[in-house]
Amino acid sequence: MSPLRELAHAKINLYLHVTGRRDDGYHLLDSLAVFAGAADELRLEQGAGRGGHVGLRVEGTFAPGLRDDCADNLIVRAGALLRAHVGPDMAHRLPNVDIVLRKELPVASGIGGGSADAAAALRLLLKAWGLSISRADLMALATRLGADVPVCLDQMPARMEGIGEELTPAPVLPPCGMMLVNCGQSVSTPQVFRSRAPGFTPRAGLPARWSTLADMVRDLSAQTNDLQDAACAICPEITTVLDALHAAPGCRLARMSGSGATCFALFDSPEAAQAAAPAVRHGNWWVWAGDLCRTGARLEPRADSLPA
Ligand SMILES: C[C@@](CO)(OP(=O)(O)O)[C@H](O)COP(=O)(O)OP(=O)(O)OC[C@H]1O[C@@H](n2ccc(N)nc2=O)[C@H](O)[C@@H]1O
Ligand SMILES: Nc1ncnc2c1ncn2[C@@H]1O[C@H](COP(=O)(O)OP(=O)(O)O)[C@@H](O)[C@H]1O
Repeated sequence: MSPLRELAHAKINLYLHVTGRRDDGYHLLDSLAVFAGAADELRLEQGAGRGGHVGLRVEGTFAPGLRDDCADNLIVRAGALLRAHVGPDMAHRLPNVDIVLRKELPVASGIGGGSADAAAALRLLLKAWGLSISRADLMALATRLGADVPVCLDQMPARMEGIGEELTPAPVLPPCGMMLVNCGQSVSTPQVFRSRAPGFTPRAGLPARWSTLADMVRDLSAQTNDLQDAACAICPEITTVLDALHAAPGCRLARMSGSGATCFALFDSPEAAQAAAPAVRHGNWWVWAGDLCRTGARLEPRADSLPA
């Protein structure tokens, strides 16, 4: 990827256990996050003047769900947070930039598209502005943007604990394919957490590696997404999506990701997932099939800058 482009991959929660609740209302999680090939793209263009301001233009399939230059957009918020972090003296020397977001992931859909965009914006701006900040500071900035943003910084399979910010490496994953299906209805994350059934699920036991998809599916089948029933009650079409995925030829496991509504299914290979996709397509459903993202996006120590 060019230094002025970043892909923001969809985050998939292969299981999600709610293990507790903090006093501030946030839930403690144990979740295995992986990244699918499906992605938004952020492209950076040089703006006019200095001050480190980040403009935003949104294009792509799901652009109608978002507004240009919106202060609430997680990309614009990531820029503002980074500007505040470096302080006014440094910020006023930074070139203004425009980010063009090609939005190809459905919005508010349990695959962390907004979080992935925020993490991609942090990576892009650090490179473009030639800034280097410590890993600990970067993680802290990411956590302020959202519980899902830290895991999206590296886009590597990871076990998420705490509220999502405590990351440890995932088991080594076997070759497999994935399908993602979203029925077109956004589901509110806070509403799903609020309406889930009371009680907690213990932390899962995970091996260091899964050599085959059958091994991984056996273990994942013993785990759950504790938000799935609540999301299905709010948006019953999720159940229809899950039924369609279970019935798809070659599907080995189907489950909802995050707080929904997007569901995923695992297949023997990316080709098997792509071959099954036509059987699942229905009305205006968003259907994606392919491989996991296996490259990650960890920041290199060297920083590429925008031309002065
Ligand atoms: C549920 C998960 C699982 O990966 O995924 P998504 O459905 O968002 O993709 C995440 O924890 C979502 O992370 P993110 O979307 O960044 O959440 P935040 O903006 O920090 O929080 C939104 C709201 O969700 C609830 N929340 C979020 C995370 C958490 N560990 N406990 C919570 O209770 C809180 O009500 C919070 O106000
Ligand atoms: N760049 C962005 N892309 C998507 N959603 C965004 C973005 N910036 C802010 N948001 C807001 O963040 C919320 C969560 O979006 P998203 O990360 O797509 O969903 P989820 O957390 O369910 O996976 C949405 O309500 C959306 O309005």
